[in-house]
Amino acid sequence: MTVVHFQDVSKKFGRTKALNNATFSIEENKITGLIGRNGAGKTTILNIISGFIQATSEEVKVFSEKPFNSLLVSANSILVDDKMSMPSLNLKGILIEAGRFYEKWDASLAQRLFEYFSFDENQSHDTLSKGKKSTFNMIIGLASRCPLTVFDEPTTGMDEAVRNDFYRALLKDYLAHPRTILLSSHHLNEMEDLLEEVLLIKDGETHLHMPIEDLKNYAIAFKGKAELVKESTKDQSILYQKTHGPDQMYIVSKNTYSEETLQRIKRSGMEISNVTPSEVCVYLTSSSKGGIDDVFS
Ligand SMILES: Nc1ncnc2c1ncn2[C@@H]1O[C@H](COP(=O)(O)OP(=O)(O)OP(=O)(O)O)[C@@H](O)[C@H]1O
Repeated sequence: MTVVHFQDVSKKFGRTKALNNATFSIEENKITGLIGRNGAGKTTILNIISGFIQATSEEVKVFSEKPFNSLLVSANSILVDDKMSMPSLNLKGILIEAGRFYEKWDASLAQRLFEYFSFDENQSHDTLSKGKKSTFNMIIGLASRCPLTVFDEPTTGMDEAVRNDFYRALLKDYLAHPRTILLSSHHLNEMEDLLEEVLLIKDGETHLHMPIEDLKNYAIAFKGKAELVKESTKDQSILYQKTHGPDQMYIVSKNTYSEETLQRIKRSGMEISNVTPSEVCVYLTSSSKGGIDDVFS
């Protein structure tokens, strides 16, 4: 079943075009990573899906309904972000309220996570540190067990150990209770083992949407004598290239090579290496303005 469907969705904020004909579908019970540079349009997409804002021109369906002001969507989804509005209660009170609101709330899981992360029942939400706030919000997101669970930059401020715990808790709970999870992040490298699909957004458009396993084979890197590297990658779609010394080159190209061709290239003396999904996304969304070094040259 399709849970989220976007067809040519655009969103303008005044003169700023945040989304430009974004088109994609997300199927039920998958974990999808929403990846993109700063300002690409990720938060805008998540806010539209959650029914918090309306697209300027749209064909948006969530659970087959237009999400804006939809009771069905708000009852079946949660958006976890750093702007989550919490009732003015202490943390214990918030957990109790969340238990009343979310039909599938797992109070025992919430309590166990609450204790594991050493929260104080009497503390108020707005006095939590940045990382602790993200951790508490994550507990609400996991324990709510909403059929559509949306996390916008959930690990903001979390230290590395907590981030790892978060990914592990998310995976364990998802495996035990499959649901549709959408997760925006800048840390694709940390989430590779968690995700089933990657949705890459560039300048408000859907740039790529594919299983993470396919993304692992999307590109390939060649390093060696410049003329050989260029010859091996001619007619290919080049994602990135860099010269090394006077006659050495490193080129990342789309991987359309057969195993036989790669073996032949290797025998000619070139180094061939894999390109991680995270690197692919960086190359595909890199700025056309050159690198940061150019600013200082
Ligand atoms: N309320 C708003 N008013 C005006 N412009 C906005 C508003 N919300 C978003 N934008 C603009 O829309 C574009 C997309 O923003 P969005 O927050 O969706 O990007 P993002 O991919 O989530 O970025 P980041 O990774 O930095 O959080 C940006 O140019 C942003 O400045």
